[in-house]
Amino acid sequence: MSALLQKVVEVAAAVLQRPDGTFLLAQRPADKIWAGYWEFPGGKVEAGETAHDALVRELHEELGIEVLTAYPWLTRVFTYPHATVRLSFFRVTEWRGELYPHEGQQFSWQQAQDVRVSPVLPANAPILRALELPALYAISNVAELGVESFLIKLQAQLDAGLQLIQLREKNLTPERLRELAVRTVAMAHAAGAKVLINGDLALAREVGADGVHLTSLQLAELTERPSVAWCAASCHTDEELQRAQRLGCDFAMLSPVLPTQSHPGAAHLGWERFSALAAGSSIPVYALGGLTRAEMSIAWQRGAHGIALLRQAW
Ligand SMILES: Nc1nc2c([nH]c(=O)n2[C@H]2C[C@H](O)[C@@H](COP(=O)(O)OP(=O)(O)OP(=O)(O)O)O2)c(=O)[nH]1
Repeated sequence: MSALLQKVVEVAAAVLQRPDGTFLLAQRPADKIWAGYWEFPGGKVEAGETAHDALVRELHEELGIEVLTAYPWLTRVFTYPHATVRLSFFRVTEWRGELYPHEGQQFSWQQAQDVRVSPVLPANAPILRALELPALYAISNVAELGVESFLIKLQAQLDAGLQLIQLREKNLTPERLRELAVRTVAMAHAAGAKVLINGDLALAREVGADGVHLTSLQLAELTERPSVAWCAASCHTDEELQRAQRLGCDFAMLSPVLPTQSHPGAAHLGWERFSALAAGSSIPVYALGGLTRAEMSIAWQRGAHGIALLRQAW
């Protein structure tokens, strides 16, 4: 039967995460297809179940644990020779009970940047990459803080664990922007953090940044993903979010979720709409607009990978 005619098998999978960010992979037992491959615990959604129901049941059956907190995360459709699967991934951060391999499977706790077991199921490579992304995406605010004050605050945030920064300064001359980019990248890299440059691929390459953050205009015009390690895009609509996925972006920023200080009366998505858009996304989505760090767990409940902050980041 051709892949197109195959029915889609619904699967729920759990990224069990410990507070230090490590997550559990399990090795598929000998009696299953793709035996020996490493996967996130989970399994097929049965008739009458939601993906969340299936997740709770599978983790009970396979690992003997009770799920306490599961955030909806990425959805990925993948065609194997044996089936087309729609994988609904959840991040499970709290559970009750000791993990026990009820199907005789091997377990291994892994770190996103350094996965040491193989082979991993083919559909899971982008999922492992998505796990490299932190919960907070900080957008520069030199426009309001000035260069020196921004860099002092940047250092303080890097010291406190900031890992991902977007340099977005529309009002600097090219020379001053370049100078700022060089300093920002040097400071970030010394702390093991990544910098994406808004809108300027040439500058990103020139200063050795980790990638580029596409404006929605660039997203509309580009036909190929820029060849950089990390490529993100600003999205405001379902269409833009779809486009970011088709282009091969690594993650998206979806805004404005709530009214913002800069555009108080402007239309915003609201959490309902945000979660409807984020629900089907195969790439991580950061929520932006009118948020503070205190909204992180609301954002997770709504399907965001994390939040992006501008003023509030500093
Ligand atoms: N559990 C899980 N399945 C995955 C992952 N990635 C991935 O492509 N899959 C695919 C492999 C399988 O085709 C399908 C899951 O089916 P399964 O055979 O494990 O489901 P199940 O536990 O309900 O097994 P069974 O009772 O039907 O034998 O999803 C993953 O990370 N975790």
